[in-house]
Amino acid sequence: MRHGWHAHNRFTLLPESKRFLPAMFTAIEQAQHYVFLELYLMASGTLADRVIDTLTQAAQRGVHVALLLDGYGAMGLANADRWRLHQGGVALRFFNPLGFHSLARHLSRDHRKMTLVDGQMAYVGGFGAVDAFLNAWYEIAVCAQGPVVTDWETLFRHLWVSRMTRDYLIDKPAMTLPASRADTQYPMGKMRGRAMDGRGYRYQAIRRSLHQRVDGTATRLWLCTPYFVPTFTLRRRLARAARRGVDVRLLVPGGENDHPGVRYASQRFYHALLKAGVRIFEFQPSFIHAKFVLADNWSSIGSCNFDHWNLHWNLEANQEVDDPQFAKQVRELFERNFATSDEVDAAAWASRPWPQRAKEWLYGTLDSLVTRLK
Ligand SMILES: O=P(O)(O)OC[C@H](O)CO
Repeated sequence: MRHGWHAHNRFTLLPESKRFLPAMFTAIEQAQHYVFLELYLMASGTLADRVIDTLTQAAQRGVHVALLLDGYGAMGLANADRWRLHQGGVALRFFNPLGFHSLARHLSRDHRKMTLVDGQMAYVGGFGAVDAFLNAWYEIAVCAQGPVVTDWETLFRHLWVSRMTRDYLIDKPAMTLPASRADTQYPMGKMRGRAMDGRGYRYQAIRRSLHQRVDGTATRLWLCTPYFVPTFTLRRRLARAARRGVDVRLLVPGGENDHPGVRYASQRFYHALLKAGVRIFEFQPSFIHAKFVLADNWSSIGSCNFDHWNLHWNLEANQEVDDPQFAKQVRELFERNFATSDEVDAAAWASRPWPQRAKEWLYGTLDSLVTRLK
């Protein structure tokens, strides 16, 4: 897809599920024509029940509802719930279900998260339909309105009919999606934005976009990711930016996280980054699962953890915004989160105890092995 910038959008930053979940549910409840929902994670539970009820109610009133789930990420969705969706009139498809394929094919996952309504709005973020997003994990989303919504629809429509997706009823062809109601000329606001995607090592626009921003930023580069296991080139770029005087900060999980091994693997990079002048903040209130970046007036919010794994294997999609007012909101959000984080002190880190170092080595070695999988 061509990643063109569109002017005249409106972007609403929705920090935390208490803001983005009600907004998304209301948008689906008010849908008149179609709802396209694409998720990596969906597992049976309270939130999935709410999603299923809302989608089936929309379908019952004549709205076209298409749900595209990753075949691995949705393994926790019970058969009964899949049946409820199907019976309720929701067209359900899975990206790359597990089967007799090569390892490389299994590793390619649809990690994107988007909710598209009537061609009028696109909700994009790091969310999934699992109960952790109700109140345990810290997550954010952005609501896009305006011409950029067309590109979000294009992303969804392409994958819906991809040869990598299968219908819930295996022998059934994909439901033909209704004609788009998005309008590329529709002026909703004054903000520039583009839908940015990546398809692992096959198509790396999302990686290139971040690299360009890291290299070109003049003031700050603040990056939040739950899994900070970046490539060597990204680490080198971050260090280089810090050395030339850019305010480079990382916001990463503290003790609350869902994969402690990944945290140890990421901590093995702290020493070199701290030495280069990068500031590292470990979030304390809960597990921070959000993925967002700020560089001058540019920000990017979405599915991409900017780790080696995501960039090499997954389908990813982020909303990029180039707007000073929106950047100010993102900056204030970062600042609120830095205030509830512990900053890693370089001197204290240099004298951390050996069991910590041993874990960094162990999980770092495992991470290096995993990243060599092809
Ligand atoms: O892949 P993410 O970033 O959506 O996170 C998923 C969680 O790691 C599941 O444990």
